[in-house]
Amino acid sequence: LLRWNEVRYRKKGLPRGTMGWPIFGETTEFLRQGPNFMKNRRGRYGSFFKSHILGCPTIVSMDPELNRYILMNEAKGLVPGYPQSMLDILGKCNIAAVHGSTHKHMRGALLALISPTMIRDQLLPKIDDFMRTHLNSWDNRVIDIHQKTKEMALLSSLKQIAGLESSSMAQQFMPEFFKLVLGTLSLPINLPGTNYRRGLQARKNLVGMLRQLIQERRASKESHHDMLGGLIKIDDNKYKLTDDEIIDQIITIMYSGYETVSTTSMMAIKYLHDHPKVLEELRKEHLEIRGRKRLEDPIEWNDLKSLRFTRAVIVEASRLATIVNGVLRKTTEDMELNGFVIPKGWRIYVYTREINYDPFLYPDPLVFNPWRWLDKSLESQSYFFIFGGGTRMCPGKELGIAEISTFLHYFVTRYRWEEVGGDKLMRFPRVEAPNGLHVRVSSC
Ligand code: HEM
Repeated sequence: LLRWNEVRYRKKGLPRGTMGWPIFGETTEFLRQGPNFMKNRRGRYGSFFKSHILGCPTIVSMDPELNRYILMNEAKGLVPGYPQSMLDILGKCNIAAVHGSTHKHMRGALLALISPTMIRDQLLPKIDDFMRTHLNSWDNRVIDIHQKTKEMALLSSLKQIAGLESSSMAQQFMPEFFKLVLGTLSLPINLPGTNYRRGLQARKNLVGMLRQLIQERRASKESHHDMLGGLIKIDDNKYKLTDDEIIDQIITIMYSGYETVSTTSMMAIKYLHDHPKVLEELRKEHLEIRGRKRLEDPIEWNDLKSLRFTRAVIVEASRLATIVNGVLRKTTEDMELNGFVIPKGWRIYVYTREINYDPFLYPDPLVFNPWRWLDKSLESQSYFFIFGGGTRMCPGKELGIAEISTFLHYFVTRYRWEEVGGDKLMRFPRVEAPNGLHVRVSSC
């Protein structure tokens, strides 16, 4: 079977590599060995090789220059190639499912909602208000930071989207959203009891709730200063969207910021716990801001801009933990890439993990050292892929950093914490704490 599978995919012009078993390919080895799978293959075949993972024939690219080229050249037929389950559950107007002018339109509509001006005037006050309440009454308790940061990411975006964070709708929303997330990472087999079926059902329920909310908003004629208000107030907006597009846009915002923001926040807390000197420096930055304010004064735009060390802590946590291992693309036609011919419809895994540990870019790459980011130019170097690159570069980068910074502000100025211990962290294929990350919290 192994040999038959190799012959089946033996086409002139393809890069070297192995295809594993029919249907399953090399997925099991990939998931079990994690980053070592990639390193072993690179040792054998170079940094551009073929494999069959996650249900598709795939080219893995570990070459930074080539990765940059792929990200910058969507127009040449290198479009997002996310799994079918994700596309089905996130909707056909989801930003990852659209290309060309439709992508430009959806992205424009999104950027109008989360621009720096919007963060300053509308979103930051909501984020601040939310974080204060979310972090209330943690004193003298054992808290599961993994759980809390997940709730934080979702509820904070529900507040920004439609002021829903403490409504009964949020309580109905949350379990459905968690089922949707699980469904997007499942095999697309629509049978009772599968995560895929549950995810589709959860999408249907969420769409129903959002549709009702949009109808109520339209009927009330009241104007709302939140993301949904911005999406509905379209007559004077060049990025006019249909109701279906508005719904998929909202699901996109919640989904894209959920795992990224929650996991980065959790890992920041973990690294701060393990590195007291870094924590001291970070706390100093936040206490300086608090010192100038009354207790009830919110974090404002200028405060956020002054949090240089906090930003460095967040980026360093994303780098060292590698929150995003890479991004997926697929070819829309047979194409030549790096001297090879990649057949139409193959996936390209733009694997960006290794560049995070490059000793030339990051001396002592395995050390948690936020100070390295204080030289701003490191964030604009050509191989900074933590937030993607090219036309799909993360539009939520500054919003995500604003959320995590505000969360850290209230956490480090109000509390001290120590790990209860024994919790395991998984680093691959996703960063997570399977049994939670428990800390004992006491007030400062
Ligand atoms: C701090 C945490 C975050 C990280 C590490 C992160 C990372 C990324 C990465 C690597 C991509 C590129 C995906 C690709 O090329 O296929 C991306 C895209 C995207 N991100 Fe983020 N992200 C973060 C926060 C957010 C937030 C808070 C939002 C909320 C609006 C968001 C919305 C998006 C969207 C909509 C895209 C797709 C853009 C497009 O296809 O044009 N992200 N993000």
